[in-house]
Amino acid sequence: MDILKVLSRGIKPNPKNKAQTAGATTQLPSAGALPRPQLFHDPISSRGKKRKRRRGAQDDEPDEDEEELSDVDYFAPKKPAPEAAPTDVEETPKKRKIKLLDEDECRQILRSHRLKFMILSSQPQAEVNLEEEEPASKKKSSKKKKKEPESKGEKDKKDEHKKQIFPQPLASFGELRHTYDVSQQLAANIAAQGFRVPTEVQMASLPLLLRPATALKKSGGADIPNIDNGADFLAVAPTGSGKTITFLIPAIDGVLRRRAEEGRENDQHVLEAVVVAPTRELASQIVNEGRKLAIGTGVRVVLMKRALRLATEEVEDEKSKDEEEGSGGEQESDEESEEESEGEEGKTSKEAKPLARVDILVTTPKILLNFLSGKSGARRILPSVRSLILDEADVLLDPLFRKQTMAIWRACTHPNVSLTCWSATMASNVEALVTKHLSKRAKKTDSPPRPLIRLSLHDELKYDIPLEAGGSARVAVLHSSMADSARSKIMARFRAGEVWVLVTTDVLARGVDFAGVNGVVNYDVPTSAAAYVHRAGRTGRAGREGGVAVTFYTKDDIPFVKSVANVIAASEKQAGKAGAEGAAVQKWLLDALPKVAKEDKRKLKVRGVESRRTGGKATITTKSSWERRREHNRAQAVEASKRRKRQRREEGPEESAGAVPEGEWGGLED
Ligand SMILES: Nc1ncnc2c1ncn2[C@@H]1O[C@H](COP(=O)(O)OP(=O)(O)OP(=O)(O)O)[C@@H](O)[C@H]1O
Repeated sequence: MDILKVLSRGIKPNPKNKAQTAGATTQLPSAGALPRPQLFHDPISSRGKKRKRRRGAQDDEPDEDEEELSDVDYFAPKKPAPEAAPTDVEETPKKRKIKLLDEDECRQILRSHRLKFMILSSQPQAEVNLEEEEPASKKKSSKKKKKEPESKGEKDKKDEHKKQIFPQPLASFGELRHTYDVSQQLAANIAAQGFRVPTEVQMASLPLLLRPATALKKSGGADIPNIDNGADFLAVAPTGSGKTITFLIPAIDGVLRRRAEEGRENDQHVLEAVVVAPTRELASQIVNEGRKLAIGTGVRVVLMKRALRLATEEVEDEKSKDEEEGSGGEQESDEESEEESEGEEGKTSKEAKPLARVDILVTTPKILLNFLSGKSGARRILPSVRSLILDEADVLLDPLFRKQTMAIWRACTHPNVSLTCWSATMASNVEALVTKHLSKRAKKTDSPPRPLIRLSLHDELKYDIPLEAGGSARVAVLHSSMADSARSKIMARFRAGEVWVLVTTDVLARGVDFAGVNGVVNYDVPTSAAAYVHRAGRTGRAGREGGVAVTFYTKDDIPFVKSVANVIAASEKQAGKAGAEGAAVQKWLLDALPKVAKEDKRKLKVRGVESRRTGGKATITTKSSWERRREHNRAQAVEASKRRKRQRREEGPEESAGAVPEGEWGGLED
């Protein structure tokens, strides 16, 4: 990593040497915003004449010679997001609906952006065990039956149940208002974010999630059963491609639409959407994004806290499928939860508190599950929730979190609750698990199953500070055993550019969006290609070029470097740099790196690189070597005094006369 690049990230432009710093900031990958944050613009196939897209030519539609957007100065004092005053929002008249593209044009545009939609009909029952596998640490020693790799024929047979569809792509955010009936205020809030062009995941998902019948009208939507009732959705799109607002916009729109249909007032709040994220940092970030989009709409986006009281119903807990709800996942630090149990106005959790005014709840699995577990023998359900959104869904449905996530899903008992799953990496077993659980639900509620649609982008993208500059204050550490208040402070300082180097763990590997990150250093080899993609995806956000990802490895790690090298090679191939001069991964390197056995891959995922462990503990720690040596000496001294006591007991009183008197410390061994 070019340390100068990281250092200059935090240097405020100094008028005296403006030219120099200006040069430095413009070279930084995080400097400036891309006029077009889309990853792919493949030439449109010659098939059929591509009609000039005059759809909704909006003021925010960038014309080809879009002037370069001004460089974003991440350290300028934050201007509050402009409040769109209701008056000027009302003034903009609703524009006429545009003519929808026909199926062939949709196909060409989606293909040129490498977007693929599949309807995953009810596939043959997937092998995934719903009552999920025990986390690896609890797995019984039962021999896993070896699963033969699928033959081509079997895979094709399974795929024949899937059908490709070509919904209307969103050409500009302006279309949301006049084609997909998004509220004026919401449309104004999106415009106020300064987003000009939808990213691929937004272009593909928003029409389908907002008005599926309209989105599919021109491409055989009519023959998709129950599509008017919406669709369940799996979206696989690159890190930093704008998935957060892609699921928030339909959630907010859904609340506003149902409120209008039911004639409810703005101050009548009903919990209608739940967003689940694997870490508190990511959940807090999603709340911030949601509140910016909900300004002036009356929709309340709230972060789950222990003191929050939600409108629920209590039911008999037939079999607490999630008895060990604490079996894994993000651990709330105790002192923090004590603090939170004070809740608002310092009331103790015992006193009845008013119901929280929430329309969209954002939570980590464990804290919501603790709330739902209710009194013994009963559990709480959330019958009003219409939309369950899983961000970083592959982590939430990983055996470690799966029990908790499935319990939350079961608590959303509305017969029409929709499920949307979002991640940059989605293994096929997640797809199978979701498919199976959806068909199980459909049977249970004997409501006609809704279509499950998977969107994949490009076939799943198989990713010493000088004192005058602030010194070590520019470096900070963040990991999950810290108190939440400390973690929040570090996050705020990193976002504000006070901290330049953040030493952290996989707790920040996914989802968290830091616009100004120029580099990611993997101190240890990531435990899977997906882990590498997410970690490296903390830089290069919204399509920005130039971020750098560096992975350190020792000779013990060599067997595990191949998965990282494959991801780098794939991304270089996509960028057209494969094998070129200066490409990071040359073919000879890929060929020379040893393949990893499946069993080793599994072990790596669960325990990291074995050789780094001594005595079952990872040797990567945030303690300094001085502290470690001091602890080691103290442990040795305690050991020595225990040994002397044991000797004295064995020798009896006269023989041990020369020993150090009881209780006196005999000094360090070495
Ligand atoms: N249409 C857009 N144009 C420009 N920037 C955008 C657009 N949509 C989102 N962004 C910005 O892109 C950045 C990344 O967005 P976001 O965090 O939602 O990505 P993500 O896909 O969720 O990433 P990850 O997979 O790491 O969770 C954010 O700073 C967001 O403000």
